[in-house]
Amino acid sequence: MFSWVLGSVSADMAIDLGTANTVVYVPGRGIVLDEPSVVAIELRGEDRKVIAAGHEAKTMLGRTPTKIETVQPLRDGVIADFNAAEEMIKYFIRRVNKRRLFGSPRIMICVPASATSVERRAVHEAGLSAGARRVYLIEEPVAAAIGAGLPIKEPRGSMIVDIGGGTTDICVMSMGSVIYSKSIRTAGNSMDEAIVNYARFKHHLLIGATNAEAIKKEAGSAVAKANGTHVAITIKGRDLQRGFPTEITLGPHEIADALTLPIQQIVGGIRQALADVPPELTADICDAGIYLTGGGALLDKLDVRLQQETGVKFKIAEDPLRCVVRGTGMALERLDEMTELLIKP
Ligand SMILES: Nc1ncnc2c1ncn2[C@@H]1O[C@H](COP(=O)(O)OP(=O)(O)OP(=O)(O)O)[C@@H](O)[C@H]1O
Repeated sequence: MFSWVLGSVSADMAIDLGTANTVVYVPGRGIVLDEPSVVAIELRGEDRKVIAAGHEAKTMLGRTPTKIETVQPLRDGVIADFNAAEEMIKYFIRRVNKRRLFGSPRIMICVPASATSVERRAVHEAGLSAGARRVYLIEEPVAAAIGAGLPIKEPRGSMIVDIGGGTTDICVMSMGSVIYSKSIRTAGNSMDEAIVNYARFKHHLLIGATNAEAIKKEAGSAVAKANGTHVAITIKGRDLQRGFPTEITLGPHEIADALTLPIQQIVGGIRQALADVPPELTADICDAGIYLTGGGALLDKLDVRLQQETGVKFKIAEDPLRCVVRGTGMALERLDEMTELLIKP
């Protein structure tokens, strides 16, 4: 009876509310949901009804009739459409708690280091309106450092670079405190845009962002290799001069060329961080290396390129896409020890 009651009570959860993906972790159960941050809303006169979220809604992007809107509620890691974000969180909470009969969960949500107090409050409010009893906030790079297992409580500097969809968060921690934290609004989505722009200006070809993302994952690289190990890729789109569908083949170096600008911006952010922290911590970071997390860390040879540009060793954390949610979940599980690392809405 007791376990039935417990099983019926709404589960607490940690949410990585990302620009590209939302991942939910439930203490004791692990990651229970990992879906694109997209929601499809049907407009019925004054009423709005969520008809799909996550993968199902992502397949509808750009393909819906006028009465259905597909919305990506987050931009650059922060809420851009409050109502859609609230609906999406509510939908995901319901899905995770579908067999729970009562109670409302406590939730821990992470936000980019650069989020303003207004943006943090929007996330806090969205969590409460979605049905949470209590909402805690943690900075994304702090969660990433916890999730990557960095020795953040020790008296030595640890540096983490979390490259998500909308933001790259850079953070240095020592003795359980954040010494430096900054986020730049250049990350995976900027890489997709760079590929769209490259196709448009070099080849007069119009392609969509979803297509560009697939090209980046399949053939993208941060280093243009001389030995030709990268393959050419054929991409389809609309010829901007003649107006009809066509396809072109991008050579092995072209995607690396296209990605130069966003990668340089990320390099700039890392150099700035290395220049701004006290020299003792810089020495620790050089010894231990800089940890990469987030989906952007999966770009082929990004660690190599960053090492070439900064002279510091880079290490890709295990399962980089899920470090943030794992760390957010660990913070929720050890709330008493973590209160100093939480941020106010
Ligand atoms: N194999 C891959 N190569 C390159 N990029 C990848 C790969 N896999 C995923 N990505 C990119 O990672 C990004 C998503 O990463 P992640 O889920 O960590 O971000 P997010 O949490 O949604 O975003 P943010 O933290 O900015 O809110 C997307 O831009 C995606 O294209």
